[in-house]
Amino acid sequence: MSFLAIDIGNTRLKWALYASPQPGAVLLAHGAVFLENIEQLGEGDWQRLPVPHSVLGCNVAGDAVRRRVEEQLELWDVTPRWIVSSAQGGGISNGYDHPGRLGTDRFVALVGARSHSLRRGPARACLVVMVGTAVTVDALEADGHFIGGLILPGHGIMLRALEGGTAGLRVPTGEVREFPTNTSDALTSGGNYAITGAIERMHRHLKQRAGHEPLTLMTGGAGWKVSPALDIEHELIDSLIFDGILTLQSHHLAL
Ligand SMILES: Nc1ncnc2c1ncn2[C@@H]1O[C@H](COP(=O)(O)OP(=O)(O)O)[C@@H](O)[C@H]1O
Ligand SMILES: CC(C)(COP(=O)(O)O)[C@@H](O)C(=O)NCCC(=O)O
Ligand SMILES: [K+]
Repeated sequence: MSFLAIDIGNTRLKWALYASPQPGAVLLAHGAVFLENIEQLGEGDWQRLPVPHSVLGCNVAGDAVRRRVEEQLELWDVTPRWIVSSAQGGGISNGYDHPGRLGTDRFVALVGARSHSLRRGPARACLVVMVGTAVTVDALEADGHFIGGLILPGHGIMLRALEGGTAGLRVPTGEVREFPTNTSDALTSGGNYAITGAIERMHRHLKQRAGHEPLTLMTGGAGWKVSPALDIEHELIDSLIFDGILTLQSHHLAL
């Protein structure tokens, strides 16, 4: 009963086909396309796949993009379900003022983080970091209650904003340095420390609140860029969103 999980962000659509819809299922195939290339999926990557029995997706790129993806899914006679953030779900409770307004990728990442935390032993607070088009840093208490999080610009948006707003900052990417001595290094280091600084700050908030060291899990296409300069102990889990989607699908089927 193969299962297709779809994660649509504001830069890329990521997909993964599993042998069955539950955590730990065998991964059969996976891929990613930039949003502008969604129309290639039907004749491209997805053409060669075995027909999925069910499809569950999370989408933060708006309804028009969702409709474009649904057109590509017409390749198979399967109706996709789309995750909506809710007050409870997947083992977490959602403390957002309006739970439905929490980005579904954030909601799903929290579900994935919870399942990773519970598999490791006694429940721990989790810091859930997603480094994509935007960066989110979300705090989950040991009992699975989401108490809030940060949204900040991703690296690309920060650099484009600086390029667009100034005369002299259109330069190649540099290195992260402690004391940058050229424009490229100053921009790359500034962007990196804005992101790692926000993560380290939220880590401090959550550690004080929880009274123990949180489990810090990071995911997202730009996670590999941020990880080396992040001073706190953390784990990069590329599949975190898919782990959340698998958990939600298995809970749905258990209803
Ligand atoms: N090979 C890559 N392709 C696309 N984006 C990449 C790649 N490597 C790193 N990135 C960075 O990751 C971001 C896209 O990550 P992703 O998690 O797909 O974002 P989103 O979920 O917002 O679509 C881009 O903004 C870019 O900075
Ligand atoms: C913050 C986000 C844009 C992150 O999206 P991404 O960077 O993954 O494309 C997304 O989670 C979103 O649209 N959130 C809705 C607003 C909120 O979470 O408060
Ligand atoms: K994302």
